Amino acid sequence: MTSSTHTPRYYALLPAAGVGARMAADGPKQYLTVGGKPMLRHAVDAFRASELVAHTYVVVSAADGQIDAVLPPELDGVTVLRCGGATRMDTVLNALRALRGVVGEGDMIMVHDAARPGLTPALIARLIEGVGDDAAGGLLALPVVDTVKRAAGSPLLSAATVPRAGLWLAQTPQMFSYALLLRALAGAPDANAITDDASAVEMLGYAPRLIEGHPRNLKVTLPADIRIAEMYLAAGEQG
Ligand SMILES: Nc1ccn([C@@H]2O[C@H](COP(=O)(O)OP(=O)(O)OP(=O)(O)O)[C@@H](O)[C@H]2O)c(=O)n1
Ligand SMILES: C[C@](O)(CO)[C@H](O)COP(=O)(O)O
Repeated sequence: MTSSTHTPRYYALLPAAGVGARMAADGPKQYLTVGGKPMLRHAVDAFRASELVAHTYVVVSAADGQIDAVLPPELDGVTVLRCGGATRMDTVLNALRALRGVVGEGDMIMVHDAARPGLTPALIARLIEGVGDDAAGGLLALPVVDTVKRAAGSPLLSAATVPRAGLWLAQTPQMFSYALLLRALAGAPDANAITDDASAVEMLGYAPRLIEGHPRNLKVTLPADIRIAEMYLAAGEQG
C-alpha cells in the first residue's frame, strides 16, 4: 500500500512511564545504568545522533522525579511530555493527543521503548528506508529462530509445537503516520491487550511492513537482560 506526495518529517516518541515490574529494581528500569549511562539516555541519544530525525519526544508520568537529571531541559532536540498513562498504549495515545497541531497529520512517528538501549542510527535509517512511503507503516522485528512450544497444564507440559515459519518477534521503533497511529490507538478496544503500536494498526486492516532489526535492540525486561544489553553496547556493532 503506497500513497501521498507530502514529504514527511520523522519524529521519535519514547514511552517512558512504565514501572518495570518484571525488573523488580528499586525504581523504574529506564533509569537503571546500563553501559555507563541511564537506559533511557541510550535510546534518546540514538535518535539525537540520527540526521533523519526532526525531534524526539519522551513521555514520562506526571509524578516522575528523575527525568530532569537524565535529560536536562537545555538538551537539544528533545522535549519531555509529562502525560504518561496506565498502560503503554495510554502513554503513547496521551502523547499523540498532546502533539496535535505540533506535528503534521502526515508526519511519521517512530514509537520506541525507553527500555531498548541498543538502538542505533543505522537501525533507524533501515526502518525509514524499509518502510518508504508505505501508508501502512512498519516496524523492526526479528524472525523466530527457536522451536516454539505451546504450553498447557500444571505442571507445565509441552502440548504442541507451533510452526515457526512466518513468526517474527516485534521490536521497536514502530513507525506510522501521525494520523494513522492516532486513529488506531484511539479506536483500539482494550489498552491492556495492545502491547505494541502495530497491533492497533493491524486492527484497522493495515499490514505494516516487517523490517529486520538486530538482536542488540533487545528490550530490557528481566534482570538478566542488563548484562546482555551491556555486551552489545560494548561490542559497538551498529546493527
Ligand atoms: N504505562 C506505561 C507502561 C509502559 N511504558 C513504557 O513502555 C515501554 C515498554 O516496555 P515494558 O518492558 O513493558 O516496560 P514496563 O511497563 O516498565 O515493564 P513491566 O511490564 O515489567 O512493568 C517502556 O519503555 C515503558 O517505560 C509506558 O510508557 N507507560
Ligand atoms: C512494544 C514491544 O516492545 C514490542 O516487542 C512490546 O510489545 C512491549 O510489550 P510488553 O508486553 O510490555 O513487554
